[in-house]
Amino acid sequence: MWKLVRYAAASNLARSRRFSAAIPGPCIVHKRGADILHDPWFNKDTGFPLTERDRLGLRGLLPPRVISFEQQYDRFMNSFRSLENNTQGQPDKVVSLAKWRILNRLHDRNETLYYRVLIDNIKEFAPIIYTPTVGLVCQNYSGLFRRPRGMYFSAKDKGEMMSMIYNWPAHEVDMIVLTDGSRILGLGDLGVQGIGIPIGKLDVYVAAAGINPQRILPVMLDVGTNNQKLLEDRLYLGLRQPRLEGEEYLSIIDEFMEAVHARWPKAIVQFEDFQMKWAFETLKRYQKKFCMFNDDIQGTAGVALAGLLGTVRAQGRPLTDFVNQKIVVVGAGSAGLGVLKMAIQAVAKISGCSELAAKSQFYLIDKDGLVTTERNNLDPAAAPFAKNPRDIEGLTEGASIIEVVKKIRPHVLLGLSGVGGIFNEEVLKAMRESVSTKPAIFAMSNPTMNAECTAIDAFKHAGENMVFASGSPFENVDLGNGIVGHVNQANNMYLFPGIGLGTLLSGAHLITDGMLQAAAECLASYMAEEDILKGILYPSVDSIRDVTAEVGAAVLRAAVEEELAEGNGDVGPKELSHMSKDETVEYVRSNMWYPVYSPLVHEK
Ligand SMILES: NC(=O)C1=CN([C@@H]2O[C@H](COP(=O)(O)OP(=O)(O)OC[C@H]3O[C@@H](n4cnc5c(N)ncnc54)[C@H](O)[C@@H]3O)[C@@H](O)[C@H]2O)C=CC1
Ligand SMILES: CC(=O)C(=O)O
Ligand SMILES: [Mg+2]
Repeated sequence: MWKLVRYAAASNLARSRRFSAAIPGPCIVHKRGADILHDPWFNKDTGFPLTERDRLGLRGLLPPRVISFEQQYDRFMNSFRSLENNTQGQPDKVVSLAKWRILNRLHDRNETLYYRVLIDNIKEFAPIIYTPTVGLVCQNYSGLFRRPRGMYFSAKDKGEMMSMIYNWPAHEVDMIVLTDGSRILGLGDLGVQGIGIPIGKLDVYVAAAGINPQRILPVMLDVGTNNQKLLEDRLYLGLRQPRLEGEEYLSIIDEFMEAVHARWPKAIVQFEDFQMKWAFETLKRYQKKFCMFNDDIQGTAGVALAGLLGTVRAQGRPLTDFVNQKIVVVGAGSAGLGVLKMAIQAVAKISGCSELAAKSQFYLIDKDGLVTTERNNLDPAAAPFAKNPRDIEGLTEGASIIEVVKKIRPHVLLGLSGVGGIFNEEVLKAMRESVSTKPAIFAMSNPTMNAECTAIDAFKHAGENMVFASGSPFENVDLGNGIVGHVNQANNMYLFPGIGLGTLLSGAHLITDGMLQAAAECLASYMAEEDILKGILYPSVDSIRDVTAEVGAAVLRAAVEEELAEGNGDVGPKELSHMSKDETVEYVRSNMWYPVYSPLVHEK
């Protein structure tokens, strides 16, 4: 059923035409009768044509009338709208979870219809299957659990993973998202309940990159939890033990990575929401050995860099002026440090200076304030970004956010701290004194309640002539007189799908800094000047398939340039290297899976 269907044409056609797109090729199914109805990969519910019902032993197992895909789609959307009406006035959490449940039930029943409604309504549904609602789902996962999705490897499975990996029913897997649940969004250690994040990220992969959902695998590596509340919760579904540490921990991840590599040597593993120490350690350990990347460190860095370059253009200045921008990063975790590293590399590249010199415009603040070389027990990961007290006249070790903002008057204040509201009224008002003609505030922490400030507060206190971006979606802000304060969503969802798809199609066995940089540069140049000048730094989530095609092509071309591309399927490295830029984009686009019902053919 999951033949590759060209998306390019479909994406631009009117909805009615999309439903009557070219007849897809047949799909072989090894099941019959009720087993097909209970398999969401093959199930079409009332959409099975009569001939197919005959062929597959379905006659009598369904009501007689055949309902078209389009009618099924409309029926689902009507149910969704009714749910919206019926839950009006109820608390946000109740409404969000109700919306998640109705989508999740469809996901469990009929994947084709689920992904079609997701793709067609991605802007509306992303906040339900991804941030912020996915955070709420993770917090309540043990209670919400009905059916498993993905795979669970636990500390108790040591020595068994090589055989366990063969329990996964699909023969091929292209994309794995892996977490140990230790830092789920800004919500901390959620143990096994963090599985919601790989599931949500992979839904975005299918929707944005058209990765075939039969070839994705969400994975939870349960090594225990240090969340006391969960350990005491009798319904908690994970291991009731403290997290493994040190070599014991690493040996579990090593075993998992070896098992994956043995069964699917070309599968890409995206590390997601690991606490900082393991995020950096595992990246260092595996990036030259396996096809993997860390989304929080590397994906976030690229999205933030694209946004930071956008803020330079929004001021009407040339990109070369990036070297003069004063940027304060609040949060010295995996995300904040990843952003700093990539931004400093960009400054060094643009100015031709050393990375040491490029650091002078960047300031790093963590929970203990401004990070300087005078800090006791300075974290080695943050050390390269620590300020020498000689270079920060008027500021001292541990200076607060407000002290730093008042003194430095930065062009950009960027939060990746996970702490809701720390860009308070005083801090935001201080940004009015920024040296920039168009100051920028990035409140990138997720989910919504963990954002460093809200969009409304940012425009209210920091001024209307400001650029705003947040990690989770906020509504645009009405500034009166027909003026709109634009809200950007600075989220790694603009990059990770393209990084995955581009790597997959290139056939590269590693993901290099060059490939990641190409992804960031592609996103940075995606927006037209007139939008950027209005403070619109990123495209609408509605066009995420288009963005992903461009980013995927950029990643693929970088892999070709680095001579890492080994090709995929019938398209070898030579063909890839002969493709023009536009042809590469078209090639990537044409390999995006798109949900349509394929005729099912039974084979024993
Ligand atoms: N928008 C996006 O695409 C992404 C957003 N994030 C978000 O960024 C946040 C942080 O993620 P990680 O860096 O992985 O977490 P982390 O736990 O590794 O780091 C958090 C950092 O924030 C600092 N911090 C804590 N309290 C603070 C305070 N009161 N003032 C200043 N700094 C404080 C900590 O010292 C630490 O350095 C999370 O909320 C996550 O959801 C992460 C990745 C991507
Ligand atoms: C977006 C994301 O990856 C995070 O908040 O962790
Ligand atoms: Mg993450």
